[in-house]
Amino acid sequence: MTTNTVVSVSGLEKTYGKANERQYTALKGLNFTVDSGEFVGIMGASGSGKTTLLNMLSTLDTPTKGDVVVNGHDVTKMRGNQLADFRAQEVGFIFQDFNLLESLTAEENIGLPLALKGTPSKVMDQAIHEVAETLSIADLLQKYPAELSGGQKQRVAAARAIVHHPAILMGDEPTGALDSTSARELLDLLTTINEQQKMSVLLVTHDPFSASFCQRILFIKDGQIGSELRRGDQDRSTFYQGILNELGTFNE
Ligand SMILES: Nc1ncnc2c1ncn2[C@@H]1O[C@H](COP(=O)(O)OP(=O)(O)OP(=O)(O)O)[C@@H](O)[C@H]1O
Repeated sequence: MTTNTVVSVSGLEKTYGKANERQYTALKGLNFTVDSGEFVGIMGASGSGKTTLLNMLSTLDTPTKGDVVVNGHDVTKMRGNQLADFRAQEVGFIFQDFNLLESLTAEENIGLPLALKGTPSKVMDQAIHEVAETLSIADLLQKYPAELSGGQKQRVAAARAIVHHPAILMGDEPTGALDSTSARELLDLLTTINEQQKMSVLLVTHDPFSASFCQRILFIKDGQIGSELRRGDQDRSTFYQGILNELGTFNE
């Protein structure tokens, strides 16, 4: 793995079910890398293994076989506290359903990853306010999730995901519950964060519009990387058409 690689996946397999039960192999030997600072999308038909892959990358589940190296850490070899530390420090997540704690304000939600690390409150305040500016939510910090729109909630969740400067931001259909305007705003913000902070982003999505914001897209088919598209110097709408054409070759 070179110093420019933030994620390296090799020979990744995942079989669900115990040996004496009915088994299903969702991932059949995946290989790919993500460069530091890249914005990569993972696409595939429903049931192709996108969430399974993200669960392996984020250590929420363990692979049956293969290696996953994130920012120099072989996550398949980590256990207990090491895993908890890895998740808390190296990865930021955004999910379709926001996963904000309802009893905490936006500010308290955003501060969670720093509080877990025991960050001094002054440093924490500054980091929260900086990220809140980036995500245009500075005026929402004292509100509770129930007082926020879906788009605002997702921007708070994105702030929480990056406040501790993780090595990579991972999203599982983060625009799935948003209206089209909020989805676009979030994707523009993710692009800004990727470009300005050189934050590596891995976005799992079945939505070609979301995927068109990525620099490179990996398509999972039959449990493997079936194909790959690079945006290069295409404008976003040309890339979007390319994605639609590629998806058209899949039997969904
Ligand atoms: N815990 C589990 N036990 C058994 N099979 C599972 C389990 N989780 C997922 N699968 C199977 O593995 C395959 C991949 O599922 P996964 O959720 O990763 O797909 P996906 O690409 O994220 O789908 P979608 O786009 O519909 O969310 C599916 O066939 C699914 O039924």
